[in-house]
Amino acid sequence: MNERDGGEGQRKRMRAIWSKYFVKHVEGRVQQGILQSDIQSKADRTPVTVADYGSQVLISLVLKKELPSHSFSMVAEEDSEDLRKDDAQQILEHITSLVNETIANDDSYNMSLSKEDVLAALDGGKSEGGPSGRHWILDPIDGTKGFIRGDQYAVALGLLDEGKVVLGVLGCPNLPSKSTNKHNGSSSGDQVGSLYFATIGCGAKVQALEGSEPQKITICSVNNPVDASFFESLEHSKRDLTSSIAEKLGVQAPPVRMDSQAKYAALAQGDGAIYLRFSGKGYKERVWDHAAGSIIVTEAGGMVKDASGNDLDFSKGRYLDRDRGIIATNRYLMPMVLKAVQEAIDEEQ
Ligand SMILES: Nc1ncnc2c1ncn2[C@@H]1O[C@H](COP(=O)(O)OS(=O)(=O)O)[C@@H](OP(=O)(O)O)[C@H]1O
Ligand SMILES: [Mg+2]
Ligand SMILES: [Mg+2]
Ligand SMILES: [Mg+2]
Repeated sequence: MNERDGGEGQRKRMRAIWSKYFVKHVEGRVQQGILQSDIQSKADRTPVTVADYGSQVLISLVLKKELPSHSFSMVAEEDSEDLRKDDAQQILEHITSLVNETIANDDSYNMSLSKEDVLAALDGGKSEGGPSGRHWILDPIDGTKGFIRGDQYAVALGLLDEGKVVLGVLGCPNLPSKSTNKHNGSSSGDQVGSLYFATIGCGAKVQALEGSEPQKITICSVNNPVDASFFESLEHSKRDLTSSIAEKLGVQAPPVRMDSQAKYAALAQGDGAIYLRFSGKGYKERVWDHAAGSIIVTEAGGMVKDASGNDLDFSKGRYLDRDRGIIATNRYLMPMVLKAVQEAIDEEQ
C-alpha cells in the first residue's frame, strides 16, 4: 500500500482484490438484484443494505490477511448492533452467504465465515481513530441511497497516520472514467467503473476496475468561475445556499448532483471545477465520508477546505470537527469560492 507495506507487487495485488471482491462481486451483483428485504433502516433513518455490511466484512478481512504485521484499527461506518436483533437473522444469513460466495468465487483465500465471524468482523470497525497511530477509515458503501437507486456510489478506504490521511482508495463502479456528461453524470463511449487511488506526495491515479495501466489524474485548471461547474449532493445539500454561492461567483452551468464520494473522484479527474458540500444545520460530517475523496483531490492538485478556509482535521475521532460546510476546488478558484461562501453565509444569518 505504501513503501513500508511491501512495494508495487503488493499494491497491485490489493488493487486486483479490491476490484474483484468489493466492487464487482458484492456490490455489482447485489446492486442489480437488490430487494426490499436486503435493505434496513438505521436509527438515524438512513438506509443500510446487505452490500454495505458485506463490503465492510470483506475489506476488514482482506486488510488483516494482507497486512498481518500491522496493528489493526479501523474506523468504519457499520457495526453489528442491528444484526444481533432477533428479527435480523434472515438478513444476517444472507450477508454471510454473500460474503462466503464472494470468497469462494475467487482463489485468493480459502476460508468460510460463520454468522458470528461476520458480526465480529463488523465490530472490528469500532475504533475511535484519533491523532496518534494508524487507523483505516472505511465507508463500505458511500452513497447507499444512490446504490439503491442504481446511481453513483463509492467504496471508500483511507489510511490515517498520526492524524493525517496518507492514502485513499475510491472504487466507483458507475462513474465514467473521463468527461462526465455535466448534466446527468453519465456519457456514452467512456469506460465506466474505475478505481481511484492516491498516496501522500505521490499524486492521484485511476485505473479501470476491469484492470488497466494506472493513469495520473489532475484537477481542472479553470481559473474563471464563469467557466466553472459545481458538484453537490443529491439529497443532503442546502440548495438555497449553494445556488447563492454559485450566483455570486457567476457560475453559469447548472449544478451536477451526484451521490457519494464519486463527486471527489469526478472533480479529481477534471470533470468539474468545484464541489460544494453544505448539509443541514447541526449535521456532523463523518470522517469516512471524506478521507479517501479528500486525499484523491489534493493529490490531483486540488484543495479541500472547510467554510472558514481551514484544512479538514481527521484527527478528532469519528467526526470531523466542523459543521459549516466543505469546499473542494483548484487553487485558482479556492480564494474566490471561500469569499463567496462567507458572503452567502453572512446573508443567510
Ligand atoms: N442529513 C445529512 N446531511 C448530510 N449528509 C448526510 C446526512 N445523512 C446522511 N448523510 C451522509 O451523506 C452520505 C452520502 O453523501 P452524499 O454526498 O452521497 O449525499 S446524498 O445522499 O447524495 O445527499 C451518507 O453516506 P452513506 O451512509 O455512506 O451513504 C451519509 O453518511
Ligand atoms: Mg450510511
Ligand atoms: Mg458515506
Ligand atoms: Mg456508507
